[in-house]
Amino acid sequence: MITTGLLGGSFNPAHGAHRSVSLFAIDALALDEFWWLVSPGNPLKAGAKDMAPLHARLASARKMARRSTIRPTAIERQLGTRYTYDTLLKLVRRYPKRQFVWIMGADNLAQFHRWKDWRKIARLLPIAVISRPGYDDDAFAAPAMAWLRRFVHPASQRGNWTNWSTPALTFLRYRPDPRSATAIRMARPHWHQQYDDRRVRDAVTHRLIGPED
Ligand SMILES: Nc1ncnc2c1ncn2[C@@H]1O[C@H](COP(=O)(O)OP(=O)(O)OP(=O)(O)O)[C@@H](O)[C@H]1O
Ligand SMILES: O=C(O)c1ccc[n+]([C@@H]2O[C@H](COP(=O)([O-])O)[C@@H](O)[C@H]2O)c1
Repeated sequence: MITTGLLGGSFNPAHGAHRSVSLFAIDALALDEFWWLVSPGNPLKAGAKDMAPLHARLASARKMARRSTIRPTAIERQLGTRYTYDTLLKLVRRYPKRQFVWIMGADNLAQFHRWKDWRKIARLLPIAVISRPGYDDDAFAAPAMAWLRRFVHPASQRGNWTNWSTPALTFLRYRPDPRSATAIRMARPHWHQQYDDRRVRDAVTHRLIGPED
């Protein structure tokens, strides 16, 4: 089995914390691969005016992942999915030789109960939640935790995650990293203009290909 971490996100734009939490998760869970799923559109952010086009967000992810083993993808565009459960179901079926783990920051756990089929997501694959400054208390008290709490594995057992039966959830403590895409957009609202060149757009669009086995 190829152990593969999945980090879904808007990446609007990708930033250093995406990279550092990913490298941390690769190490903490001894992952063979790590894919970023750059979302065509987070269902809970539909209509967000400051959402840059997918090609710009994917280009920023490629830049941020340079010289690392992280593989930025627009696999949801390929699969025609938008909801995470639909994506994960297709990935699990399409890649039977892979063992996936869903990675998310504590802010996502706080909202997890609003995701479509979130219990089914937890039944499909293990979940690792990475601490994020300002969100850890909310995550522990998250509505979804009322159900997920009984499936929590202590971080000390994380080396054994491939043997966990699902649902399974673990918390990965990480040095607080305050970086966020919101802060970047506030400082540089036009960050995506650097990717507006037609050649860049076409190059990225033509490479909207997910990892292949
Ligand atoms: N500083 C961070 N610490 C821990 N996890 C993070 C951090 N930044 C992003 N993540 C996680 O990375 C994934 C993708 O995040 P996303 O693309 O939404 O970035 P963001 O900085 O949270 O964006 P925004 O500020 O626009 O909400 C999510 O699971 C998120 O929790
Ligand atoms: O499936 C859902 O209902 C759902 C609702 C909200 C967010 N998500 C996913 O959560 C991931 C993080 O999104 P974001 O915008 O916070 O970076 C990304 O992969 C989204 O597609 C998924």
